[in-house]
Amino acid sequence: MPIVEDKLFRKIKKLAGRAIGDFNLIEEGDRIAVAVSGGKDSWTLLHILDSLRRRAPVRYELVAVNVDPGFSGYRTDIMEAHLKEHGFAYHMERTDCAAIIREKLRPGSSVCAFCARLRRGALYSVADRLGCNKLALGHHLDDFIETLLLNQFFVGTLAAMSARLLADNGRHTVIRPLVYVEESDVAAFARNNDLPSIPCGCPEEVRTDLNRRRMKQLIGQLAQEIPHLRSSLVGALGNVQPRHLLDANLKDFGSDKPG
Ligand SMILES: Nc1ncnc2c1ncn2[C@@H]1O[C@H](COP(=O)(O)OP(=O)(O)OP(=O)(O)O)[C@@H](O)[C@H]1O
Repeated sequence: MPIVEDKLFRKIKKLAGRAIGDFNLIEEGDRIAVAVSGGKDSWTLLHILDSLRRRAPVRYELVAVNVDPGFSGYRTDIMEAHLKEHGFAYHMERTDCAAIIREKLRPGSSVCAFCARLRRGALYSVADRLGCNKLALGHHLDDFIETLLLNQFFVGTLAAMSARLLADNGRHTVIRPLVYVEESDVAAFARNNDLPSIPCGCPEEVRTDLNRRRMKQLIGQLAQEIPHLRSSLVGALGNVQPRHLLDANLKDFGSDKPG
């Protein structure tokens, strides 16, 4: 089924285009590995980047990349059928993350966080093999602000995610073009276009990320009273005032007396 190029599609495309411009996410000659999980966010990302590419002033290539962690029941066949149907270049990487998790996970630590770390390593290595200089992830505006609150509530740091970040290995640039797109729009886009929703097959999936769900609920409740809450929170990430914070690395707390 072709993607419906309606008002919502144009809205998401415009917001992704704005993020690409604001944070210099895509440059001439880029070869971008688009990480697709089979969920709504990364499907949306892939379709939007593909549509933007057709009329972009710069030339860039996309390769959809999936990492199969190896949990039974992960329907990568459905994913492949969708990628083929839409004519995407793609690569499916089968890994043994599930076995590593079973063997190495420390009691009490999060399966999702451990899995995400292993997956990220696999994505970098596939990106290298495919000659991709960038890795695009499907995080959207709500992911950014939930992370911002999670870090403040549970970690004690003022941080969220970056829309563009050079990976620790110094070789890949991670980009997040959906930073300005709200989850509700992504969900509606996926619904309208019947994008397949493929769970990763992990038996722990439903039980994890409880705190993130609490942040999502909290933001949802507050947004009923404060309609611009989401855009204000994401706006705050781009409007930092170090003079009004307490970080001695950002501000000199020495004497103000002259001499
Ligand atoms: N198995 C995977 N293979 C490739 N990329 C993945 C995989 N799982 C997650 N990703 C990438 O990491 C991003 C964030 O992953 P997360 O697990 O938080 O998924 P999510 O927010 O539910 O997104 P989605 O709806 O795309 O699954 C995804 O949007 C996708 O780009």
